Amino acid sequence: MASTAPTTLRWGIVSTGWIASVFVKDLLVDPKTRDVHDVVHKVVAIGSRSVEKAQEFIDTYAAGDKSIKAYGTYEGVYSDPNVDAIYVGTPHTLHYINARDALKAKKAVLCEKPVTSNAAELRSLLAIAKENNVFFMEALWTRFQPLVKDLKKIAEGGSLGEVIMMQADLCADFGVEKLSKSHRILNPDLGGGALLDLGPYPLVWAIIALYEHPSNNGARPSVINGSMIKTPLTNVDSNTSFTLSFTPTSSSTLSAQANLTCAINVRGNDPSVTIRYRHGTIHVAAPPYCPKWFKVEYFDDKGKIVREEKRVYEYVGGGWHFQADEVARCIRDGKIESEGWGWDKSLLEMDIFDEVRRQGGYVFPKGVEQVV
Ligand SMILES: NC(=O)C1=CN([C@@H]2O[C@H](COP(=O)(O)OP(=O)(O)OC[C@H]3O[C@@H](n4cnc5c(N)ncnc54)[C@H](OP(=O)(O)O)[C@@H]3O)[C@@H](O)[C@H]2O)C=CC1
Ligand SMILES: O=C1OC[C@@H](O)[C@H](O)[C@H]1O
Repeated sequence: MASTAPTTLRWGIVSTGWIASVFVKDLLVDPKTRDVHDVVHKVVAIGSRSVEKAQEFIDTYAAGDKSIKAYGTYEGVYSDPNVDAIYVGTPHTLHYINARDALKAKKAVLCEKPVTSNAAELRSLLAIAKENNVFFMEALWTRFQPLVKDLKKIAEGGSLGEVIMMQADLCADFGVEKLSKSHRILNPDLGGGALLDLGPYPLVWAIIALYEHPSNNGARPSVINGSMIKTPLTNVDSNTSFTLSFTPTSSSTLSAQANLTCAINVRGNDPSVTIRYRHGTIHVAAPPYCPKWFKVEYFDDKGKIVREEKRVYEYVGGGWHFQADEVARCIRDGKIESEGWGWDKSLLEMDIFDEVRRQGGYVFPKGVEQVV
């Protein structure tokens, strides 16, 4: 039987920090190890503000592969004719400018979370992607973990009844007392604080469990309540809690609430996500960005657990490659938007973050937001 050759996606990487390093390591993992046979990835260019750093990155993470080009500017990557897709791994508040410039060069873009500093910047980027007919996606990698597909099948299959409440938490102890104030987690010029860095993960679970639930029919939450505590170090949020209430509309029957928390100065919970249905509960392991197991408890009429099921997941690599496979398939199929993490979800995220920052009094320093 004739086999079809896999589609190769050629990546250009913008920045050489921590996330760029783990993403590239994952791109270099053989997709067959995760039972992917239709797409493969090739790293062809690394862009940094320093060409020496770009070369050092290639030497360290790609075994000095001579076929990878090192650029001392990000523009070099945008204009490289061998690059199909650009991965933006700079700090939050630079995402807009980097993604905008890549899209204007007609390159597909996978942009780190949070996709932009605010919703206005994102709306501008989406208009540019549309105008240039190029693919754009926020790197919300969790949504593409194999666990999510299975969890959704159970959650939406009906055996657990309606979804009522959920909690999701991502706390991480960055040791802020000892951290430099210029570090991206504390620096307001780089969008520091818990909400923008950690908030996407509790939120992605609310989007998976509630927003995407068939009974919600794509409705947005009717009420968003947010509360922030700021660190006196730099006045960015150290702890943030936000609640989303989904209430029935003319086209949706969902009546459910998500309680979401994040903090930069305390360690997280395990399990980190609890989704509560009329007839059972789903618990998702920590960390919520790449959980390796989930557990389902089924209740009888009195709330007693009558059955439990646990599913465990293992794969080679860090888990960032699943989103890369999605990008490759979308581009191969001529799409400019992913169905799994579409533009509507990034827009909902940024609208919620704008509102939580408004309620919490988190204002970016002047000049940080490129579009207001
Ligand atoms: N999906 C995930 O699991 C994760 C996502 N992230 C996201 O990735 C982004 C980057 O985080 P992370 O890799 O931890 O950050 P790092 O500080 O480790 O790296 C950021 C890189 O961006 C480049 N850069 C360009 N301008 C600046 C600037 N003014 N200040 C600092 N760096 C700059 C630098 O590369 P160069 O000098 O080569 O140009 C730097 O190495 C964030 O938006 C974060 O939310 C982070 C961690 C995990
Ligand atoms: O995306 C992320 O996931 C893990 C966190 O520790 C990190 O700060 C964040 O950017």
